[in-house]
Amino acid sequence: MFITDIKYYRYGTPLKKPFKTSLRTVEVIESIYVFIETNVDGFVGVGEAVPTYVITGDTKGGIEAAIEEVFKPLLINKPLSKDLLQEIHEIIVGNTSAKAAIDMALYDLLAQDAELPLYKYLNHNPGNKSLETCYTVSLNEADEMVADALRYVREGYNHLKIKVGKDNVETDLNRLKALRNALPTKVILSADANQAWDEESAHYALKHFDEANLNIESIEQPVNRYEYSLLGELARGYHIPVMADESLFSPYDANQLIETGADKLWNIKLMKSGGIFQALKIHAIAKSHNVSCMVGCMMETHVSVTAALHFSLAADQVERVDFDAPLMVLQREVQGGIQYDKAKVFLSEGNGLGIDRAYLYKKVSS
Ligand SMILES: C[C@H](N)C(=O)N[C@@H](CCC(=O)O)C(=O)O
Ligand SMILES: [Mg+2]
Repeated sequence: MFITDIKYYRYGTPLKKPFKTSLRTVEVIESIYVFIETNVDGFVGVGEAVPTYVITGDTKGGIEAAIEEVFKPLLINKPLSKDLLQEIHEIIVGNTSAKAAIDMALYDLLAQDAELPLYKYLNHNPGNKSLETCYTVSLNEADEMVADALRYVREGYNHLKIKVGKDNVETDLNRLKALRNALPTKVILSADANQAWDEESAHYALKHFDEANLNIESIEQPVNRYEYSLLGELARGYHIPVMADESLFSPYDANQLIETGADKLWNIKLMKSGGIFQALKIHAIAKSHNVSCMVGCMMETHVSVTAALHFSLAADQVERVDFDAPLMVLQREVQGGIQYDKAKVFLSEGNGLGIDRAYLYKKVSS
């Protein structure tokens, strides 16, 4: 089987309510859906990239340029093979979102060709893992965050990830206290600062989160991405477990985190790693150092989050997922792939990603 073309289009999916972090506000998920076509009738691989430029540096134009200028010349007329998964990383640095879309479309084709769902193609003995997603509470005034959190709990989510880091730490502390007081004790609360704090604020936050007995299960990425040793110091210095997110793009980053002691919890995302092939390498490092992994997402829709779920089911160090972005859309456009039963996530039947490719594809082929 040969690759004959790569096509793509932009698609905006509006959200039910704006998603707000310390870094940005999102009202519409801006996807680029990617299709790798082959010479075999009906054999198309699908992928998705999103332009989270404040985290990955990737823009819509940049993603499209990487496809046009680098991945098309590399892939068109080549036979489908696993070797291509490595080649897409060697040919260009960065551009992890475009790489992720190409990587998942290649995996979609490889697994379809093997007549297996992708997670079984990745791991022939995947076990029987049952995963629940957390749901993120956007960064707003305390009363709005409490109202949102109560609604998510009523809807069946047992773990809420609270965005923090926009104002001073005292304001975050008050928001977390209001949430803890309003919610049933069984609800797990974690926090995500998205790199907001400097060294002093991070120490202050972790000390006071510890002392306030808020039972915060973990704090994600308190400081800047490149502050590896500070992240390790925070991870070793407080009771509240620290999770690395923006500091973890690559296997190189994973080794840095091991060296500095930020080695308890990692958030792996395909848009950061550049897809499943590199995520598996990060996972292998996590496994050899017994790091517990979450797989998360950017503001992505069901295509790329389906790929992330296949990876999560195949990778035994993955114990939790943050796959809430597709739940936030006003209307689901993508059929097949990831399914939700309240917080529970599972896959539809089907080989490869299991996405209804025909529905998405008709927009590009018409
Ligand atoms: C959507 C998910 N719950 C989440 O919070 N993801 C990121 C930020 C996503 C984005 O800005 O697109 C995270 O920091 O974990
Ligand atoms: Mg995060």
